[in-house]
Amino acid sequence: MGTDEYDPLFETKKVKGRVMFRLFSVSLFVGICFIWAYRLKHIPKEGEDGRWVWIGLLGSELWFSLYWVLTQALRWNPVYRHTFKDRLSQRYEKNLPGVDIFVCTADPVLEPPMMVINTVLSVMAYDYPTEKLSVYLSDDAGSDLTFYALLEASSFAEYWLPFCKKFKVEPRSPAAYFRSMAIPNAAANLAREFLVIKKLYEDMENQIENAAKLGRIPEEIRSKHKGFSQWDSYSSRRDHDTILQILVDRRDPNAQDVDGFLLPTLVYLAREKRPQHPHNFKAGAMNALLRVSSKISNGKIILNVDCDMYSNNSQSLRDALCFLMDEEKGHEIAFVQFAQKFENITKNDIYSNSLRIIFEVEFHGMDGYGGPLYGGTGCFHRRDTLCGRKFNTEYKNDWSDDQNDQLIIEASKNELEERSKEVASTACEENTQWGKEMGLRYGCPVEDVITGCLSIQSQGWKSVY
Ligand SMILES: O=c1ccn([C@@H]2O[C@H](COP(=O)(O)OP(=O)(O)O[C@H]3O[C@H](CO)[C@@H](O)[C@H](O)[C@H]3O)[C@@H](O)[C@H]2O)c(=O)[nH]1
Ligand SMILES: [Mn+2]
Repeated sequence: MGTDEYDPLFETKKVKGRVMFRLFSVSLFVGICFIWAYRLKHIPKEGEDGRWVWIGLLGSELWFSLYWVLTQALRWNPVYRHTFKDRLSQRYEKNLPGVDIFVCTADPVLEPPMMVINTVLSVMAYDYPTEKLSVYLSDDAGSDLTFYALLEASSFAEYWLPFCKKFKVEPRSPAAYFRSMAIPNAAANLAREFLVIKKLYEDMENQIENAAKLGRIPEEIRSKHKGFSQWDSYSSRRDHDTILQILVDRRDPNAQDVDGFLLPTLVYLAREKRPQHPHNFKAGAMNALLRVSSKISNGKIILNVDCDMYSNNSQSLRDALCFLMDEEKGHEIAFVQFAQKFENITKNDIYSNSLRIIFEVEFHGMDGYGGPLYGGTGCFHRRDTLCGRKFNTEYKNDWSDDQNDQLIIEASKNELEERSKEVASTACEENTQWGKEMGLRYGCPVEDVITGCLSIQSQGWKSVY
């Protein structure tokens, strides 16, 4: 304060060697032009052999060249970003915004509950004030097994979060961490606690897998938690009332980990489904989560993660905030997309299942021109833009509480659950702009691309990679 010097929260660097690449690219283009000229000049006359083969080759070369020219645009101006998380802490540590994290799942067989809760645990353990963090699991299968797994995860989190903090564990998905570590031989206390926490994890895993094998939740477990009573009236995964349970309420002083620190809010949601009502797949689930979370935590920032991906970096939330909270440029940025990394890829990855070119080259290229696409997972949005806020040069970052936050503070947990159930119903979207002007767009299998490109970026918002 008191100085005009502005220390940005992030910097943008142009990739080195761009000039060399452009020269190379132009030289290739000249070569391509020669090929076209040759083809055009030597087209066999009418009646000569091979005339149509020649024309066919010309057509395909023109087509490939067009494709090549388009891909060059994505390589022309790549940029890299660097964040200053220490500055973020210095300026905002006491006033960091609330963050709501949405994990979506849709099938307890194809997406096993153990995988799902590992994703949930990885985001619950972000290096972020837990009183500002809320995690929501949307279960489109409405499976009591997934609910049970989440319930177990909420108990395991009481041990896992302090362990992560104490030993700066990375990655914070327990399964990925245990896979990547043999017994640590560094510090004796780490090795001891590692074994304890690993044992707890394996016990939890056994219990969940046993229930999965059995195909139902044992009665002694069901009777212990009132949440299971919501399945008594359950009819089928495509036809049921909203099932919603706040498993951890961060406003509750008893919601503590074993070291006495608050746990983040944790919510299970299976939105209402009716056969006669289109559920709009993941976009529908995300929109229900947007409404439900506005009644429970109303975080200004939203992270969306697919249940088959975990967060492999506990600092990424702070990285994202460096972009969104930057005083000079932050207000133009609608979302921050992170790269996806894949495990279990074959050795040579001959079909490029790891999407290397997209994430290592092209997204950096798009970032030089106003930002990458919304990739559907690993993306931090402003709640405002996801809910359809139009871009406006006057827009200013405002992280202070609003009227809605006051309503949340004053309500009991039951009241929050009741209010949330209302907005997770199928009826509440009828004759509204949800799926059209608000929330994720409906009617397209790649809801992420159309939401990011056609509705957010086309209005003038930028994004960052
Ligand atoms: O009715 C549904 C169907 C799917 N999902 C969830 O949506 C996510 C993505 O579905 P998936 O089948 O894994 O699709 P992918 O092709 O792997 O996903 C990529 O492509 C999708 C469509 O563009 C994006 O939504 C994803 O984020 C992106 O990772 C998963 O977590 C699912 O559980 C639901 O919640 N409800
Ligand atoms: Mn997937």
